[in-house]
Amino acid sequence: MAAIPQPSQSSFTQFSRITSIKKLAESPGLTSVPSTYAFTNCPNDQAVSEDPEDSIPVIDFSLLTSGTPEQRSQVIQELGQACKDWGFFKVINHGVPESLMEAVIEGIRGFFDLTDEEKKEFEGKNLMDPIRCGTSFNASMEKVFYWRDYLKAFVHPEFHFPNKPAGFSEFSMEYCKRTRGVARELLKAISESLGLEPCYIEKAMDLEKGLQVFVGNLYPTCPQPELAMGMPPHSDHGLLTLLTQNGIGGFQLQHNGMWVNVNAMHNSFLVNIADQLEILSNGKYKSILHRAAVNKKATRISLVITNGPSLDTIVNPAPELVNNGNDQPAYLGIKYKEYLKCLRGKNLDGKGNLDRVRV
Ligand SMILES: O=C(O)CCC(=O)C(=O)O
Ligand SMILES: [Fe+2]
Repeated sequence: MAAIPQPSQSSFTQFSRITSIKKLAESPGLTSVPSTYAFTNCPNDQAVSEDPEDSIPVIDFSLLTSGTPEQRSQVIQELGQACKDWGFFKVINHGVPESLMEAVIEGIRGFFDLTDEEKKEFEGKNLMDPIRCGTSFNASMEKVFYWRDYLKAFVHPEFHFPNKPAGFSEFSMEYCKRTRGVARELLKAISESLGLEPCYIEKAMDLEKGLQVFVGNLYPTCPQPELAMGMPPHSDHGLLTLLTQNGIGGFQLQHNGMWVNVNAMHNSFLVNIADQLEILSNGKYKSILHRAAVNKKATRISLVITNGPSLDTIVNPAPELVNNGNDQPAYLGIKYKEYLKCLRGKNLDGKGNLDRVRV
């Protein structure tokens, strides 16, 4: 059989607009990454901490909802500590059925297996289009691409979702509803951990109409994982992000200046503080930098749910957290919709978007 030529940078970029890394990764005999995917100072080279992963805080969700008052206040205290020290924690006993998580992950796999023709319908053009799929992060802007395909859908306050493959939308709708419940309960406990009323965040952020975004990420196997990146270091834009994955590691978070590998425990959520919660807490809790590494052995799928304020909410530091109104707030108020618009047409860039509203 004739060898199939590997796409070089020139042939690859000349070919057409890049629509999927999956297709490239599946090219027979691919042994190196095209230069358009190779980072010269690849962040994956940076030291990854030997910190035992088991030092990451674990929150038992069931004790928040059905523990004794003492157990609940103990967990709220642990949660506050986790938010301060890590900006990140694992949530166990959350009540979302594992079979539902798995069905959604398989739905994501099935979505990326659709033909280009079928996926085209869901491409979307603008950041605020309720359904978008594509590759890298902002492929029209980037010089070097990320080894990632994605599907994004706005699932609350209105549910938008691709109608293929069969069953994907139904499972996802249920999953989004369940995870919204978990996020709300965690945000109540986080309010309390900040010394605020339990419903403070819920009310101030208008969670009844809160924007929830579903993100399915696919990271195919990569012949040179040391050169490519799944997703660069970034923080998330909402209040709280819930992530789960298909049993394949790759999520890394920054802690004390070092990158820490996080392999999800069975049937748990990886939860991180996002930018709007940093603003609201006046920097008491910080959004964390995280990234996705790729690997040679197995395709990784992550299922990411971002939970944010309603689009029209102006997010301000809670006056109670600005030294009872005596100090200057550390962040300017900004409408969530505007915050998201600032991300438009940008590369993912650490916490650059948040820096714009820092006083
Ligand atoms: O796939 C991952 O591990 C990270 C994904 C992520 O950070 C995101 O989609 O915002
Ligand atoms: Fe993220």
